[in-house]
Amino acid sequence: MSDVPFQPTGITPSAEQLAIQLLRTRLLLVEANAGAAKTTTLALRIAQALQRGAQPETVLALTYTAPAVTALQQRLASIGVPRAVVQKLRIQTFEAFSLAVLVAAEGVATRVIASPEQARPYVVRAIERAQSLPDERHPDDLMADAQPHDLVEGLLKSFDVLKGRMVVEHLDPEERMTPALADELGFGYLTMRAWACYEFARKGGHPDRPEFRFQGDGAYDLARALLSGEIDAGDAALQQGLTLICVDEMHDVNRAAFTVLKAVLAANPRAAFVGVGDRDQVIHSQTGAEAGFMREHFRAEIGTPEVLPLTHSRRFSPQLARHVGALAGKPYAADDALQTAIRLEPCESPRLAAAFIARQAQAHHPQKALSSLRVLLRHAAQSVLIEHELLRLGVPYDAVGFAPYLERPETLLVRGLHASACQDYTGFETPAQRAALLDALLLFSGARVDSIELRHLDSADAQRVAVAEAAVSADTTHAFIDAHVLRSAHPAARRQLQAAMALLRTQDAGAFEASFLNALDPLALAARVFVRREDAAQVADNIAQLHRVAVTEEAGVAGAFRMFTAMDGARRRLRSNDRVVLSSIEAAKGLEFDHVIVPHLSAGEFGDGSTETRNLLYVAMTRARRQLTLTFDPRRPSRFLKDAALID
Ligand SMILES: Nc1ncnc2c1ncn2[C@@H]1O[C@H](COP(=O)(O)OP(=O)(O)OP(=O)(O)O)[C@@H](O)[C@H]1O
Repeated sequence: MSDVPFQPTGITPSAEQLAIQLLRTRLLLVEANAGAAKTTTLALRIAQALQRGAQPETVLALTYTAPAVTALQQRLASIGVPRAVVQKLRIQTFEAFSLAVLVAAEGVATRVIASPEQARPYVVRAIERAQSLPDERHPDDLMADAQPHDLVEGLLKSFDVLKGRMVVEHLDPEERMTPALADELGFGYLTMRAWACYEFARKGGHPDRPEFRFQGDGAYDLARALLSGEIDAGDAALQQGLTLICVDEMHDVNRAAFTVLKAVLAANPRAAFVGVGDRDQVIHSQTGAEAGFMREHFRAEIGTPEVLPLTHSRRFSPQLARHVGALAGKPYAADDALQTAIRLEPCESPRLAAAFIARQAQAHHPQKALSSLRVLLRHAAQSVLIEHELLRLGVPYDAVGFAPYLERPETLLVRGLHASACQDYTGFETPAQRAALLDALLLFSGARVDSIELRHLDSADAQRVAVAEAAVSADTTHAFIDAHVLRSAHPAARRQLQAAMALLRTQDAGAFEASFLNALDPLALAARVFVRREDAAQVADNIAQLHRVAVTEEAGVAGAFRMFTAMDGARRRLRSNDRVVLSSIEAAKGLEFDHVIVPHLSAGEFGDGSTETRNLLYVAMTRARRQLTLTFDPRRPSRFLKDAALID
């Protein structure tokens, strides 16, 4: 049968790409470097299937992250697959796919919770339950130095690994958990017992479907149901009559996702499979991701695939390929015709780096080329000074992967404390602005809305109604803060908030500079709210940056807060289609930009030197097409710069 190759728009496939595009074999794996055209070639393979007559609904493409879904959709459109057809293709994360299969099998959608803060009460209860079970054989091994509240973060991390690697599912069901077995598995006994209690509670004693699902539970629950035979390859929920199954970013696959993939392949024996990935882009190892699912596990559990290469980066120059190759310790070739300028900019302080980045952005402004520039940040707090400089220069921008600093709850908290202390709500003119301010104050104060009239609502809805009522005017907002937020705050939080307000009321610039952070104690405040220490540290860091910006304002405390209001107004007015984007590295996976700036490659600022951090930098550097700019403090450069042979 003749097989006319699909002709993409914009590119001419290389011989390697064409071989992958046209191959009809059942199992195909492509492991290649970042930028070597994996996603594009997957898109070509899908387009070829469509040209051969496959219905779009019979093509399933799975990824691990939402940005990878978007990247594949965009690539399909850019090679000429009509947008309406792209919409019909099933391109989903493993999690979304699994949840859809579970809904079909269970007949009803289970509540999905998204934040560790929502999961916390269940984890605390699980710890308390584990520690008080009457027939416990090893009670001494369940003692912990810390309070349950302080154990939640560590336990949720362990639960992620237990789910992603499916640790307990691979144990003999008859085997009792003991401290020795927990130790052998690499977890504490309390972790394993709390996990059992947490899972028992999550399932709500209900045999068919759990009470809630947290992130990762979709793939985990489906994988478990598949292992236990509750759902099998013959199940209608999996029998989708698929003709082509693809996995992009396959390096992020963990045991749970792999189990789902195996079942989908078994349920669709006539479908072809293509998986693409790059072992150096594993940035989700905390959920059990490992490159082995593209190699030995695949061979052992699915079959021997054909393996085809994509050898050259099609995104950036051979010179950049050499540097990222040195960083990752692997050979890296690139198309000779490509040119990518690499600039290393010494900046002795974050403020200088921020000013440099803003000037770089400003230079793109006249050509309406702001959107070709992306600033990739390791932490959201790094954006504060950069945003500030962009606003000063009137450069429109957006944030992806985190909120712009003026919208973060901790910024609203500080501005709200000032507004309330001075009874001046300038900058909070609309009910929506006042509601956001009240939400931030409620969050950090730990105060709950507890009104008899709202008892019939759940706590989130009750808060929404109460806040909307209070935000009607500045007067009612002020009264609500006084009578409600401060009065019913957590006692320690109340002391901190009142101390900060007393200081702000004096308008004394010296005292504000010297004592505001001590009075507010942002880390303690945030640690009460957020489960992850890293999130709490980010909040504290954001507030410290905000404070730093405020104290350098020459017009005193009132002037600094007027400036924040002016900046907020300026940001709202600076709406433009052409804007520079500040983004987390995670949110840039699979995407590419003409000019990429990665700031703060200084020791202690970019990361801890772990493989995961190195992979993050690898992902960030390999997003660049024509220019990569890295800033660093020349007195303490990150060791990664040396590893990448960018400095001696
Ligand atoms: N045949 C081709 N000719 C020219 N450019 C191409 C060709 N194939 C792909 N490209 C370009 O190469 C770049 C990288 O492609 P792609 O994003 O598919 O790589 P990738 O391997 O998926 O990258 P990553 O692992 O970083 O997500 C894109 O700009 C794409 O348009």
